[in-house]
Amino acid sequence: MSPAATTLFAAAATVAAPTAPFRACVRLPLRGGPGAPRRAVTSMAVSTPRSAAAASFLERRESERALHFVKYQGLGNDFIMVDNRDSSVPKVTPEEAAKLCDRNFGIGADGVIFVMPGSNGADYTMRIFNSDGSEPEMCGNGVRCFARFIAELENLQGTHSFTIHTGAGLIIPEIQSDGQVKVDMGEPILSGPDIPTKLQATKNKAVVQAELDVEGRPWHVTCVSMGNPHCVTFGAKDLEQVLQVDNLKLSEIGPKFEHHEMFPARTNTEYVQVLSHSHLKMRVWERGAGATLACGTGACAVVVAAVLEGRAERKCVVDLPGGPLKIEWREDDNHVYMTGPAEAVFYGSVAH
Ligand SMILES: N[C@@H](CCC[C@H](N)C(=O)O)C(=O)O
Repeated sequence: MSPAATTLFAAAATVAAPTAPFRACVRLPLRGGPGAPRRAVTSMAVSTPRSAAAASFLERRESERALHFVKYQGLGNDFIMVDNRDSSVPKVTPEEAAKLCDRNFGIGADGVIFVMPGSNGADYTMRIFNSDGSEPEMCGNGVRCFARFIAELENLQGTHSFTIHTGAGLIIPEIQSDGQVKVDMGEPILSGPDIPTKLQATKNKAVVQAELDVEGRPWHVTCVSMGNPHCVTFGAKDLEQVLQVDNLKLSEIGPKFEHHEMFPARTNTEYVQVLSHSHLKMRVWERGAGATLACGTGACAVVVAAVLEGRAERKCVVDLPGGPLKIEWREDDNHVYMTGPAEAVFYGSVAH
């Protein structure tokens, strides 16, 4: 990206219906950072139907020296989706991704996701950078957005299933007739060193209700990897009542778990309240992204942890700040299945 080409722009913003995506028209520095000059939104028109915005994106994507993207969200966990099907090298660097994700000086997102050519026999490959530029192995909400983005790029209607190679292995999303995406998230990993955590196993080689000292306060945690590491807690050891997740000061406590010495690759942390045996409520502090409105791999890890701790059944609804996900940890194949929404919210271009 040349220094002269450091603005993000598109021609006009269009909105058709409350749920329809729009094309944003903004100019802002990509490389310049907080100190660089900013320019305001230049125009906005309301009326073009959603299909026109999508068609325009698809037509223009090869025509300019610009990086075209679609912003998608899954329960408010939002991603800049990049059509990277022509190359196995991501079109933006981790540093550029961090700038694009900045909510004040960039587009604003929890991560950047690249749709890449298939590898290891899969139809596609998914790579993702967190909003801090780090690269996780997997993203549950992201993979639902990925499936819907492929359907848009390939002009597919109705139900479809894809195989996707990720850092967590093969993931299989299926677009359902109602537009929701059901994802086979594979098997949870429970062995401490593989998660990874330095906490000792407590139950059948798994780290279940282990004690984690967080600045002098002992918490009970269960560790699960869904390809990426998760630390699930239903509360501190000294907590007399059920954890009230709405009362948590997430931005204070979250980073202490994320960077705890017991998690050599850092960790995502889920704070969970049991509403019933099949209904859980959680808040999440994500590795590399902080507090987000939802985390798909996190919701899967929460159900696995709740089952291991004897708190819930294998099929649960998990309420996240951005909405509910349906999660099932099946006994027959040991796979976790996640079902939830994903939608395009706007189209844009960044000079490249
Ligand atoms: N929001 C995602 C998880 C994204 C990756 C995570 N921050 C990590 O570093 O592991 C999800 O929906 O799973």
